[in-house]
This record gives sequence, C-alpha cells and structure tokens, in this order.
Amino acid sequence: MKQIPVAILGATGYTGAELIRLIEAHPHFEIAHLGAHSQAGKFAGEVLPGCGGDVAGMELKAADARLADNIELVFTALPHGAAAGSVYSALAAGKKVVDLSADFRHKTHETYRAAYGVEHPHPELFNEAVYGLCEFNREAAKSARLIANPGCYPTSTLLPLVPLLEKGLLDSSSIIVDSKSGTSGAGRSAKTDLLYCEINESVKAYGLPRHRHAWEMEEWASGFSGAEISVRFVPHILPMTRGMLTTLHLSGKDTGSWHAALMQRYEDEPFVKVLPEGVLPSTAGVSGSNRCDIGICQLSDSEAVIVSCIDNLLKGAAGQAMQNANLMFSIEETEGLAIHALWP
Ligand SMILES: NC(=O)C1=CN([C@@H]2O[C@H](COP(=O)(O)OP(=O)(O)OC[C@H]3O[C@@H](n4cnc5c(N)ncnc54)[C@H](OP(=O)(O)O)[C@@H]3O)[C@@H](O)[C@H]2O)C=CC1
Ligand SMILES: CC(=O)N[C@@H](CCC(=O)OP(=O)(O)O)C(=O)O
Repeated sequence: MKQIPVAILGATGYTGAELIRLIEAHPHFEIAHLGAHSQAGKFAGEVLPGCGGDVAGMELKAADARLADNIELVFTALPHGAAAGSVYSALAAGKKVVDLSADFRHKTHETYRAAYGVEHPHPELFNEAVYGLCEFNREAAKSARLIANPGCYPTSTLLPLVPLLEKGLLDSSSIIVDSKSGTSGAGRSAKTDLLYCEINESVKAYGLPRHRHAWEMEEWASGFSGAEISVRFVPHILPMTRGMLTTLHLSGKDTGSWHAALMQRYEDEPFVKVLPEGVLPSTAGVSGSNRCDIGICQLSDSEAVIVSCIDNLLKGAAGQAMQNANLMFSIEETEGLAIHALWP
C-alpha cells in the first residue's frame, strides 16, 4: 500500500505530539506537514523534547500555511474555536479531516451555542461531520470527509453507558458522572492554575455548574441509543500526567445482567476491555494504550457503579483519531495502535 501524506495542525501541543509518535510508527501514513502557532518557524525538535529522527528537523509551519497538493489527510489538534477555520480550509482544498477539537461534535447550532457560549463560523458543516466514537459509528466513519473526534470525558462516559441505554436498563434521569483527569488533559499552554504548585499534592473539582462536555455526553448518548438522558457531571484534575478515570453512579433495573450486557456488546472490540465482575480498572492499566477498560460493581438489584479508564491522550484524543483515520482510508482499524499499555 502507498504511503499517505498527512498534516498535523497543532503539532506542538500534547495531542499533536502524540499524533507524531503514532504516525511515525504507522506503516501507511507519513508526516508531510507540521503546523504550529506561536512556535511556527522553529524546528520540531527544538519545541518537542520527545521528538527524534527526521521529524525533529522538520520546520513548523504557520497555522495558515498552504498545504501541499499531495496531502490527503489533516489532523487538526488545535484549541476549540481555533480549529473550525482550518477544518473548513482543509476540506475546501479537498483533504479529509480528523478534528480533535470540539468544534464539530454537536449536531445543532443550538447545542453548540449552549455548550460554548459563542456563534459557530461554519455550522453548515455540522450535518456532514461524523462523531467518531468508532465503536458506535464505524460505518459512517469509513465514508466520512470530516470526523469530529470525541472529547476525552465523553469517550470514557459513553462507552460504558450506551450499551445499557440501548437495552433500556438504566434510569436515564439520574446519571452521575464523576471524572478525574491527568493534567495533560488541559493542554500545554501556560496557565496559572496548572503550575506545579497549584496541581501537586492536590485534587480539584472544576467546571461546575455545567461543564461543556455534559452537552456532548447527553447529545450522543441520546444519538446512539435513542434514550433522552440527563447527566450530572463533575470533572476533577489530578497531579498525574496522563490518564482519565470516570466513575458512573447508576440506577435502573436488572443490574445483575449489566456485566453480561457489556461483555456481549464489546466481545469483538479490540479497544474496549470489560473486566471480570467486581474488578475495577486503573489508569496505569491503560496508559500508553488506545484501550478503554471498564469495571462494574453491582450494589443492589437497582443500583451499580461502573468505572472506566482511558489514556486521555490516546483513546481520549490521538489514538481514537488514528482509529478513525484508519477507517477513513480502509486500513485495518488497529493499525499503528498499541493494544497493550505501558505497564508497569
Ligand atoms: N489534551 C487532551 O487530553 C485532549 C485534547 N483534546 C482537544 O484537542 C485539541 C488539542 O489539544 P492539546 O494538544 O491538549 O492542546 P495544546 O494546548 O497542548 O496545543 C495546542 C496547539 O494548537 C496551537 N495553537 C494554539 N493556539 C492557536 C491558534 N489560535 N491558532 C492556531 N493554532 C493554535 C499550538 O501551537 P503553538 O504551540 O505553536 O502555540 C499547539 O500546537 C484541543 O481542542 C483539545 O481540547 C481532545 C481530547 C483530549
Ligand atoms: C483537565 C482539563 O482541563 N480538561 C479539559 C477537557 C479536555 C479536552 O481536551 O476537551 P475537548 O476534548 O473538548 O477538547 C477541560 O476540562 O476543558
């Protein structure tokens, strides 16, 4: 198979760096363009400590630099709000796009406005964008021109939730989503509340009363299962570099059947692992992999706790983006993606 030239816009951020690592090890994609913003003009190796080989010597292009004609795929790993214009231009130039930002994740302008509080510059693309939760939208991803890669918190929430909603087992009005994220989830740009002294030896809730990902969770839980849900979502930030753990406090019926329902739904999925009943996952168990591990503990006939873990930079971002890119180019979905975690 030929090598497919790709561009990464936002290559100097955390998810951009992860994309470089994945593409360098991928047999069918090759890096042809690295875009940056404040770091444009420098070499990748000057800005990215983890970057070696030929890529280290590539010049970082300005965010709006022209993309060469032979580039077929563009990953936009840009802040939300900044991504939409680049996505629009790349599509207009005939490229396929996997957008890691939140700019095209919503079905309607109303929901986007509610979650982000601003007008969208290209709402006409909402209908075309495919929400890239591969386990539920695989067929649509295969023919997509634009993938809206899901958010990290929604990925860790929707994977355990949707199969139970599909079977009508959950009380959809009382879903509590308690999530913890490593600090890389907040990106690489300098912010006072991400300084070592603010984060170290501390755990902090944030995003209340309603974090923007609550809309994304509700919209797609409903989109995939048909059930209207409302979530109470509280994110937390922890002093670890990568990893995300989501605890779902759930009620419903036949909780004794929930473990089997999840096992059955995911038995053929390479990137979702349902642990034996009562065994709970850890972030260390998925770190460096594209997996989501799910553990379930029945509390009573009508109540259960489910815990899911992902690496926010992989299944929560660059890994899932690569899964989608594989689908878009008819490549084996697992290509270039580690099943095993970096453990211990
Ligand atoms: N981190 C995570 O775990 C996850 C992130 N995401 C989403 O993926 C996207 C990238 O995230 P992440 O890598 O963490 O972000 P970072 O803050 O680490 O990196 C942002 C990148 O975008 C560039 N950039 C910053 N501002 C602009 C601008 N105004 N115009 C063009 N480029 C700009 C930066 O360039 P320079 O360095 O040159 O200034 C940098 O390359 C975001 O939308 C994020 O919300 C999604 C899921 C998980
Ligand atoms: C710890 C932290 O700050 N996390 C980010 C979410 C991660 C992210 O990148 O959000 P998107 O997937 O929507 O782009 C936040 O709460 O805004």
